[in-house]
Amino acid sequence: MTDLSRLIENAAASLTHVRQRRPRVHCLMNTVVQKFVADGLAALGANPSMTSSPDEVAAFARRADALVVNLGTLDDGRRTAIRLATAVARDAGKPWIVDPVHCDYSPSRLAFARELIASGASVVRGNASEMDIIGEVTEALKIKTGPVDELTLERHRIRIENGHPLMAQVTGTGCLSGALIAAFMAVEPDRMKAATGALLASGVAAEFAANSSNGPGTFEAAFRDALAALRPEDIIANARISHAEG
Ligand SMILES: Nc1ncnc2c1ncn2[C@@H]1O[C@H](COP(=O)(O)OP(=O)(O)O)[C@@H](O)[C@H]1O
Ligand SMILES: Cc1ncsc1CCOP(=O)(O)O
Ligand SMILES: [Mg+2]
Repeated sequence: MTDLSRLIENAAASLTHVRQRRPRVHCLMNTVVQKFVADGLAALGANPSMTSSPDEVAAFARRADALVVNLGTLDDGRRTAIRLATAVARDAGKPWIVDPVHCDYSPSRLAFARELIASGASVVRGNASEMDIIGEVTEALKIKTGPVDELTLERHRIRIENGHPLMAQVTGTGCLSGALIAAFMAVEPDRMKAATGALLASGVAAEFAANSSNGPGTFEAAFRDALAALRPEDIIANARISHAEG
């Protein structure tokens, strides 16, 4: 079996583990897509929480199996909460992911994203505009999503071709992909395997959803239904991944 086949088999197995274990994913999530991301996590089988209050966030992070740090609607309170939550994750050895939303718009947000990545993030995931400006990423798994998702960890590079253009017409699909990666990291300690599993689940579900959608409005609901209905064998039958050259 090739290592790509093993990655796909592992993705299918991780989907089953997420359904069985219902990992608790604490999301420091932007206010634009909180419900969309919580619903997407729940549809797949994970267990989301969303508070960002500085006086409670450490307790939520301690209780969680993984953490999502999303910079979409950053403010001083959220900066404080993010520092408190990531300190808990670091000290407890919990996996956590940074989504540097719109870091290409704001130098202060870019600096904060870089600070977080350097402070021990397991993964950083963003779109092309965000990942092309983020700078050097040495320890974290670096993921640039888009029509083809590119996953890079040291010299190991994977490309995932699954997904659908309708995903780009629904706000929150990137934020949700980060949250799904966190859920998979809670059941699969290997970051490359976990992220591949999450992005395959999301991409295959999106392809199924697009078949029964008339546009972004119906796609959003169909995507949630597809995440809930997704079977491990669907991932195995439809995964399109390859090694990246160079
Ligand atoms: N044209 C496309 N074809 C297939 N999948 C896509 C396309 N555009 C985005 N995606 C998928 O949608 C999700 C969001 O990606 P992206 O648009 O890069 O992030 P963001 O929403 O943060 O800008 C990812 O899972 C990605 O794989
Ligand atoms: C539009 C917007 N503005 C601040 S956060 C946000 C949502 C971004 O969601 P995604 O990156 O998943 O499209
Ligand atoms: Mg985004």
